[in-house]
Amino acid sequence: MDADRTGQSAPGTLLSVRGAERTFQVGGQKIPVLKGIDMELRPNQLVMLRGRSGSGKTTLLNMLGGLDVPTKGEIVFHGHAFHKLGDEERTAIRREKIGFIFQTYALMPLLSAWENVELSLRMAGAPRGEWKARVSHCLELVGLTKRADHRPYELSGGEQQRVAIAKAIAHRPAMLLADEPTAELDSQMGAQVMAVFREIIATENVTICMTTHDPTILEVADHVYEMVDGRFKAS
Ligand SMILES: Nc1ncnc2c1ncn2[C@@H]1O[C@H](COP(=O)(O)OP(=O)(O)OP(=O)(O)O)[C@@H](O)[C@H]1O
Repeated sequence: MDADRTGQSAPGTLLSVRGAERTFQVGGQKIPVLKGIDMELRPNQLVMLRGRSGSGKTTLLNMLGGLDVPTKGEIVFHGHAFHKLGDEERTAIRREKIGFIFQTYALMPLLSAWENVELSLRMAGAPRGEWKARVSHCLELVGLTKRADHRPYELSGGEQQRVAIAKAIAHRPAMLLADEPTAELDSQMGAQVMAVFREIIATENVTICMTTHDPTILEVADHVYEMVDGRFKAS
C-alpha cells in the first residue's frame, strides 16, 4: 500500500476521526448531517454514541466501518486512511478487521446457531481446519454452547443477539460496531448483551463502538460521546 493511502495516528489509537463532515445531496439540496466530528477509539475499549433520533449516530457508525466516506475530514483505522480509499479496498479491510452487529440480529433463518457462526468464518476465508474450534469458542463466549443446534426462531431475542455477536467476532476483528444492539431487548437481556461485550473486550482484544438510546447502559461504557445535531457535545 503506498504512503498516500496509509494514515498516521497516535500510538495506541485504533481509529481516529478528524474534522469529519458528511453532507447528503437530496434533489438539489445539500443536507449537512455530520458537521465536524473528532473522536478516537483505543484498543480494548467500550465506547458509546448516544443522541436523539436523527442526530447522526448511524451515519457516523457507517463511516467508522468504512461503509461510507466523509465529505470532508479524515478517518484512519488501523493505519488505513478510509477517506482516501475506494469501495473495494475498504471492503477488503472491513472483511478482515471489522465486525458488525445490528438491532435486528441479521441471522440466516434456516441455519443453526453453529452454522450461522461458521458461515462467517467461511465468508472471511478462514482455513476450514480452524472452524470447529473457533465456532465452539465463540458460542461458549456468548454462553450458548447448549443452543448450538437451535435455529434463530427457536431462540429468544437476547439469545439471537448473542449468536449475532458470536458471528461478528468469529473472524477476530479488531473493532466491532453495533447499531442499537439492545434496542429490541428487555432490560435483563440487554444487560446480558452488555456483559458479553465486556467479556469479549477482556478476552478477544477487540474495541466495541455502539450507538444507544438507553441511558441505563451508559454506565458500563469506557467513554460516551453525546451527539447533538451532527456534532459532539462537550463532555
Ligand atoms: N443517505 C441519506 N440521504 C439523505 N439523508 C440521510 C441519509 N442518511 C441519513 N440521512 C439523514 O441524516 C440524519 C441522521 O440520520 P442517522 O440515521 O445517522 O441518525 P441516528 O442518530 O442514527 O438516528 P436513529 O437513532 O433514529 O437511528 C437524518 O435526518 C437522516 O434523514
